[in-house]
Amino acid sequence: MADLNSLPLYERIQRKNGVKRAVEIIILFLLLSLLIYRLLFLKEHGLTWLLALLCESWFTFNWVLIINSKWNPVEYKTYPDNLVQRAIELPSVDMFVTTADPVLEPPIITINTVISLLAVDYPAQKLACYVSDDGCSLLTYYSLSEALKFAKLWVPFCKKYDIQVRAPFRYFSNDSLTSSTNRSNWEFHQEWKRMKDEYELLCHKIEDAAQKSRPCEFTGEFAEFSNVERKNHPTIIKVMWENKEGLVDGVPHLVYISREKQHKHPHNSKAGAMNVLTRVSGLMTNAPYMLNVDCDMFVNNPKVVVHAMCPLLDSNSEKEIAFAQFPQVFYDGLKDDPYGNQYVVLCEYTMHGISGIQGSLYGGTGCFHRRKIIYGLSPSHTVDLIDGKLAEDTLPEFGSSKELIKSAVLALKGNTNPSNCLWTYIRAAYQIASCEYEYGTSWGTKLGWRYGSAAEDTDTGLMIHTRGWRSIFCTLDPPAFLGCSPSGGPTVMTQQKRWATGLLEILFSKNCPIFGTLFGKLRLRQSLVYLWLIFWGLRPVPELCYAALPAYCIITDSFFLPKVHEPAFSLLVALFVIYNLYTLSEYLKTGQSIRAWWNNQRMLRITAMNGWFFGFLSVMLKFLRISETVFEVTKKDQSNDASKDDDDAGRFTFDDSPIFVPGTTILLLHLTALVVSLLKLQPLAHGGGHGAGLAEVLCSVLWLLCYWPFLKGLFGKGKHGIPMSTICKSAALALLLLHLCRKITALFAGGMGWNGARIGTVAGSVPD
Ligand SMILES: O=c1ccn([C@@H]2O[C@H](COP(=O)(O)OP(=O)(O)O[C@H]3O[C@H](CO)[C@@H](O)[C@H](O)[C@H]3O)[C@@H](O)[C@H]2O)c(=O)[nH]1
Ligand SMILES: [Mn+2]
Repeated sequence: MADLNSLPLYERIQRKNGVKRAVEIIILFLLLSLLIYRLLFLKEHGLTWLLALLCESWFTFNWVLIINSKWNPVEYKTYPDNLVQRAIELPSVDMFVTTADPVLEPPIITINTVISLLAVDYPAQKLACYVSDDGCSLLTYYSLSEALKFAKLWVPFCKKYDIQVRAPFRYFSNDSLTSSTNRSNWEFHQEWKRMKDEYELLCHKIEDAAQKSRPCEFTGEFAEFSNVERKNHPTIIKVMWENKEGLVDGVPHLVYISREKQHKHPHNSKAGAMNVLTRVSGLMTNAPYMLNVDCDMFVNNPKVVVHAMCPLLDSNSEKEIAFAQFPQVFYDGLKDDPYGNQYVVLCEYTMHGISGIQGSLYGGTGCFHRRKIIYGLSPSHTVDLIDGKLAEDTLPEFGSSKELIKSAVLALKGNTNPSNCLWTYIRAAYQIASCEYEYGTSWGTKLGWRYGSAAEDTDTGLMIHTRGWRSIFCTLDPPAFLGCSPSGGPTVMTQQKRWATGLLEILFSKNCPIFGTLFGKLRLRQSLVYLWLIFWGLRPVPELCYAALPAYCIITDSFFLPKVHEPAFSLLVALFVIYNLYTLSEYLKTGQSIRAWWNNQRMLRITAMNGWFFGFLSVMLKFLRISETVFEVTKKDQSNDASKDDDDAGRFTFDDSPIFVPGTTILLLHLTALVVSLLKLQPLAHGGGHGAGLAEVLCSVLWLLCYWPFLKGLFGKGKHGIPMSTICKSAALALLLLHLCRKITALFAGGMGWNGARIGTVAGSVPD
């Protein structure tokens, strides 16, 4: 027995990265040399030089933050078989799915996620699935109720034949029959066919319902949905299915929740939905662990729950580890990642690096939390504390529901009594899902998901790390969850804008990671990781300045980069070459193409100057109290193979949103600059300039290559073209900037120049 107990549940493996570190340090050294060079000659140059120095200082600082994040990569291996060997009893897990809009998030996607959760390989009597619908949509509820019928056939089928992919849309889209190990089994064939027919029927029903203005009659269980408005409606909670007999192989409980909404009460977007899910599940099943996924993240590895339990159930981890996060991996990604949002390299190097510090950031989906930590527990709170003082102190913060407080006491003490009669708590559940319940409580501040940022995931993870908890990043093969990454310029930019907004909201709040280190238990290096992430939101400022520099210099016939014959020029070239080879090697090592590398480098520029810039603006407007920030839900595309092979699939698309104005303006400026340089016009030069050199022109060409999708967009039609209104606005802005250039040159006429290269952040070569 003693031997069995020593079997590890998980292992932490330090990765070797000596060569990588060496290259990172060389790049840092080159960056610092460049800064010194700038400082030495600052006096001889003017404003441009100073601006370049400031931008490059920022890039260097950012580089230090990046090195910090990647320095100690760590991997976790989990051994679920040892859980069985050690006869460790598996705990209950409550699984949450959030959906908010039946149009942007088609119910067929949501129900596939739900079905895949209901079918995981885990004792069914220990699972409950809660779906939060912020859209209060009859269509979503109707689809769920149909999906439940299907699940009752599907779950036994998956378990019987050990099906690997349990989201039916994915399972049937692959060659699942011929690739199955059961293919020679006649019975399997029959059942497979039946499942396929049933699934198709389900899809038809949902499609039909979606076509109609009213998916079904408002009678029976659907009656509550008559006369509801999305943003103004009473709570609707439906216990759709109870696994009453507690069958190990049955279908887990399924509960639908649409929390109350009223115009006058803020709903706090996803964080608000998560807190209602936490409370209602606390009443009904009160599982000690909670898994949350976005509506588009289906379970791709049916063993995920047991894997997650390995690090969480380890005897030491109780006092240390708050949550286990699985990476966001995407299915049906477009070839060569044209939108730069598959994040393969980020996950492989940065996320594993962060894993070696205080632990993975919370990514908002695919994460297993301990309930008691979501209820505000710190590592230092011992059981006695919970029994006595802590309980008395914190319980009023849970609000006025006695039932909830009772369940919270149990959860904090670590003993829960999963109930098999969910209906018992329905009254109390309606109370705690109401708009007014949270007033005067600590929900959204100390308890649950934190409010105030559109990146509630980062914010909540930060709160947990600041209390001193660690976390774990688990990668599985096949990946634990798969989701869809947005495609199309407008959707991608909107998502990035929200992230930048949310991150800046954290930076400018009292939850800023710097305070977390000074006054809390956030480790210094972890704090730097958070800063690296949060600074995405500030990056558009240096990024835009630096992009404008070469164009400005060419037009005014000044310079901001060293001349070819100067020794500093080789410094720049070295930096440029080494940095790009370094990033390229990361893409090649993770099995991606050169084209994917280039697309990612390019998208970084485009995202920073458009999406993040608007995020930056929206936070500024919030501070000036001109407008509030909003959580705009990302549109989920229903992928199909036809669109994947489509040549146009990866082509950048536009709409008339002002979000594309900054990028178009920069593009027009560079086009002007290159024309000026070709025709040797230099209209704004006052004769005193030192002459723009080759470096500035190359830089400008590089920008043009990065903005190739925009350049094509100038001439494109329909969604592939930049709308005329955007072009006009950008042209006006570009003219205004040119006018400003003239003013500035006039002011500083004589000795000035601007210098610096797209070091550290610009890619080179391979045009689109
Ligand atoms: O008022 C709202 C808004 C959103 N959601 C849900 O929140 C999830 C995430 O929203 P989505 O638009 O898909 O955002 P993404 O950009 O894809 O999400 C990333 O970024 C978010 C933070 O900005 C995190 O919450 C997510 O987990 C993370 O995947 C979805 O399930 C939505 O249904 C709600 O429940 N209520
Ligand atoms: Mn998403």
